[in-house]
Amino acid sequence: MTDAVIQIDTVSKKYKGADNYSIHHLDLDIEKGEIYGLLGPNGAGKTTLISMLCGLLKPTAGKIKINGLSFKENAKNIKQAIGVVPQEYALYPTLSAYENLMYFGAMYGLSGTTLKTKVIESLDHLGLSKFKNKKVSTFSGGMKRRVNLIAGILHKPEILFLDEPTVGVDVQSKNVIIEHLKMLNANGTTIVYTSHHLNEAETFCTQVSIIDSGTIVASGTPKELIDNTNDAQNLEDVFIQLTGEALRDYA
Ligand SMILES: Nc1ncnc2c1ncn2[C@@H]1O[C@H](COP(=O)(O)OP(=O)(O)OP(=O)(O)O)[C@@H](O)[C@H]1O
Repeated sequence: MTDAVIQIDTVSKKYKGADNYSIHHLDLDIEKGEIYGLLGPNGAGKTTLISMLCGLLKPTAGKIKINGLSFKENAKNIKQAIGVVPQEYALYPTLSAYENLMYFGAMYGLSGTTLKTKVIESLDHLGLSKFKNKKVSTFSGGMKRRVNLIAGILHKPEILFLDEPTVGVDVQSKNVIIEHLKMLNANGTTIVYTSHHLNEAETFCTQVSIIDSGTIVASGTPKELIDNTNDAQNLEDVFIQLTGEALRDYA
């Protein structure tokens, strides 16, 4: 009996008109309570995979189950159980941080005092109270990333998917985001995230998979991967040995 809250069974994705598969025959189970890192070079398929896990993209073949349910039959139940923090900002630039979050909270079915309290508390936890009535268009990248994160977690999801939540932010914002995610995880949220920050993933993740050309090339705890790779001192050494030095430009 598996304790997996996410089951990925021989999943493939080929975009319309594309010559190659972006994800190919990928199998993976993610257990409840993990902080799971999906790591890989540019174009490896991380965004494609995480987009399928949160129901934004349909697999070309294979099955995905979240809490034992499939999107085809139980999209509504799954959507209530998951939170999604996309790479692109989902925010309305001309609305304030507070207005944006009231809107996103309402979309998740929250309302009244519960919603207001949650929004105000979250802005406070992520260091944004002072700016709550300012338009998001005036925010720095790090501030936008923090609002983007709050938008995905207001409804207290059991499982949280984040696509590069710390990309393009300074170390201060990064620390606030990572500490907040650790707190959510300590309170029971399973986290799945993609990142290019291997140092960050090494200390943050309980499990990682390294993905290249649409398939998993290694999985385990960061320590297992480092211990099992010759001469590797850290996850970056493992990553380079498994994925090589070649540039991964694509268009
Ligand atoms: N909408 C699309 N249509 C066609 N091909 C796509 C589309 N989106 C992504 N791809 C292709 O799928 C492959 C995987 O892309 P994906 O964005 O999932 O990789 P990634 O690992 O997230 O990369 P990055 O680290 O650069 O964000 C790439 O070859 C990319 O060109």
